[in-house]
Amino acid sequence: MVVNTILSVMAYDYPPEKLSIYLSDDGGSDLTFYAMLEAANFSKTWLPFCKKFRVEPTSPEAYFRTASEPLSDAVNVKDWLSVKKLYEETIMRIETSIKLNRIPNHIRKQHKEFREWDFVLSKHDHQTILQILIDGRDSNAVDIEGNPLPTLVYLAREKRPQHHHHFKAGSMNALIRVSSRISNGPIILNVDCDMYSNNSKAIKYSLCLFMDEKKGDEIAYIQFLQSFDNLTKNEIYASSFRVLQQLELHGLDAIGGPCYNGSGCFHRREALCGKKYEKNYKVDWKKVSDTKADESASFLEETCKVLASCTFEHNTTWGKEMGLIYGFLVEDIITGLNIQCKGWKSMYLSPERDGFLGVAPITLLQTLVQHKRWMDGHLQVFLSRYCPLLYGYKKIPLKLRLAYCPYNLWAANCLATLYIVVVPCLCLLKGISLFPKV
Ligand SMILES: O=c1ccn([C@@H]2O[C@H](COP(=O)(O)OP(=O)(O)O[C@H]3O[C@H](CO)[C@@H](O)[C@H](O)[C@H]3O)[C@@H](O)[C@H]2O)c(=O)[nH]1
Ligand SMILES: [Mn+2]
Repeated sequence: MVVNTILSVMAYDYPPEKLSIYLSDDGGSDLTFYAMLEAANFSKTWLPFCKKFRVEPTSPEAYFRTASEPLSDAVNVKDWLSVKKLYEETIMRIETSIKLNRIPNHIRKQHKEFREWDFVLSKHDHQTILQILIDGRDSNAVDIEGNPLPTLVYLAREKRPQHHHHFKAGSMNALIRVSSRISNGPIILNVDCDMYSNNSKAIKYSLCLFMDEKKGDEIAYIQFLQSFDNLTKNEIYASSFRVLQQLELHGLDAIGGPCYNGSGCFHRREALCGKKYEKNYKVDWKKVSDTKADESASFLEETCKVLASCTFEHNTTWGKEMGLIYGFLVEDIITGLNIQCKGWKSMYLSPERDGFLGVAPITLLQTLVQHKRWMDGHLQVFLSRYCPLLYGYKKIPLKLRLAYCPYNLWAANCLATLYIVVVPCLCLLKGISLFPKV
């Protein structure tokens, strides 16, 4: 799955030398690292292929699942089939090593990076592992047609049992710091590992808004609609949140901006790192675009490790004022709210072709677990000092503060539901009329 997430974002319709892709492996597994090596290798064929055949979606799994071979000329068909075969072989090798729970010996010998795992005690107890798999600045890092490749970085942040890791928020914050040293792109796209890019124009669409001469500088993040590609026909658990996605978020967009939903979201690095919006703030895009480090990849690997260590955040405002906020089950919602309260606007984007597709819960158990987590998280926000009604006072419009509340009070809705389920039934049994007589 993660291989497809990575390949789909590597193949964006955007100059590859300006893209850097970072994978956070919170499982700290050498198998994931091996899968990344395979992905890096396959990308050399996949990227030119995407360009040539105008592939959409750029996740190979999703593409080959739905597309049929081109009928045009024989050379194209041969080309197409050989890439498909190469993809299948790549996946087969990864799946075999997952099944055997072992990296093939010759690969292990070929890549000294695997020695890092000799020091890994368990997935909850290991040092930082940071590897630059493709260094986009290196003139040898090219695809089979000689075009540059995007930078690709693998990170497993340090984990120790005595230090809290703060789940996804902690892993994102480590990525933000490491990427600030290596590529320092002014815009950060965050995609969950169970999603892939479904629209190769998404970067261009969002840059268009960020660079808007009148309103662009106010925008902190651009949230894309989240869609799912595993929905069942009748969708009995309403996993796609159609009303929220197609109606309510557009409404929020009109009154200050949608909440941050955790995935498929483009952030302005400065805003995500805690900067307050100042009136007349202007970005000089020419200046920010070229800030890559000029040290060697191995030097960067060594010096950036400390940024992903357990103790780096001690006595800093990471998780409080900087980066994603800790301590909440819905770190995304609270982070988005906090950014809006610092004066920034956000935007919601739902292009005709969905920007991202992911995996939604489809069984009753999965749905219950996820809904409970979200409800818990939202209620936790409402009862905390971040309650939008109070925290947003004088910071965001009243309309927006009120609009957050129905989500925050999702759990409390159970009382109304219980009432509707119980009271009318009792009334009917007792012969009491449900409506006043006219
Ligand atoms: O300790 C952790 C736990 C999760 N993740 C990553 O977080 C992402 C989301 O996790 P997932 O298990 O897919 O959670 P969902 O319930 O599907 O997540 C939804 O709800 C979360 C909380 O609101 C948001 O952060 C997500 O973006 C949103 O998709 C995945 O990429 C994980 O790899 C970590 O990196 N470290
Ligand atoms: Mn998910």
